[in-house]
Amino acid sequence: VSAGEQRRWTLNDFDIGKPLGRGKFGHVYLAREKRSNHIVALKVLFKSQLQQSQVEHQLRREVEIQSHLRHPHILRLYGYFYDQKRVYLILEYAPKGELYKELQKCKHFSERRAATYVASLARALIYCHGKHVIHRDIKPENLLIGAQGELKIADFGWSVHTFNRRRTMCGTLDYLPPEMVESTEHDASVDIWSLGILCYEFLYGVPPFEAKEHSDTYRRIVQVDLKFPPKPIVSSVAKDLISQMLVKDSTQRLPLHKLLEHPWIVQNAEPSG
Ligand SMILES: O=C(O)Cn1ncc2ncnc(NCCc3cnc(NC(=O)Nc4cccc(Cl)c4)s3)c21
Repeated sequence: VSAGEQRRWTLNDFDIGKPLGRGKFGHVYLAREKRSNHIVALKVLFKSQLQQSQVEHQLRREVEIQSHLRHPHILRLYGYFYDQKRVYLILEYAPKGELYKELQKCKHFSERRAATYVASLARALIYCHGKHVIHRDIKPENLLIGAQGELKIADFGWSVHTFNRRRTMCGTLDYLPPEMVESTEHDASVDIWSLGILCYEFLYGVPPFEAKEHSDTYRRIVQVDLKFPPKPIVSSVAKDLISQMLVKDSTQRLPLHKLLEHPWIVQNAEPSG
């Protein structure tokens, strides 16, 4: 399924296997491209639902953006095709599935595992930002695990090439930085904020500004009401990194290349990342 084959795919090119998961817009199946025997994940989206939610432009932007991204920690989108009723995304298969299920299972990750994940995500985001792509939706649900246990950022459905795009609020608010909650201008530093939220959730098992009501979560985000619970025990160097990322003023957040030199990352992340 090499990128070179910008050919017209059809469903007949694939043997469809077991369902891998179901999302809001459709299901994901294991599939094998018949000619190459290449294993892929096939996401099936219903045109009716895409139209209903007015996200067709987002999907087109995702396909366009993803066609230029090649990175070991970014899930490949090889191509797409459609029929009367559905759009199909041909995706790299991540054999170890969804990270959030892993996080639910082990409650929270060790500092070494969390730092390894954060370092690989930082490298993937440095790559994206270098191409003027901001992901804008970094959260456990959009992270998959490859065959060697490595992290893959998936679902660029919310990513953009340029900055200050409007977006409707959907899904969890926990990961939105203040400037997006207050819907002012925003730039690549939104991904630094979300990576800080993610780092906190890897270590504590819950995002830092979680609250029962949306209004409370909003308030805690814009006030950066950051608290570190006594349990589980987390090193102060880890808390230092999180505190340097969850900064209201987006220009003052720790730049991603500085994150890779932070003592917590240097002391805990696996070199391979
Ligand atoms: O995650 C699972 O449920 C199960 N799973 N398990 C293993 C595995 N291996 C690969 N992929 C999986 N899932 C698909 C991940 C995606 C990647 N890219 C996407 N893009 C997208 O959905 N775009 C999109 C949709 C609807 C509207 C718009 Cl605007 C944009 S989804 C896998």
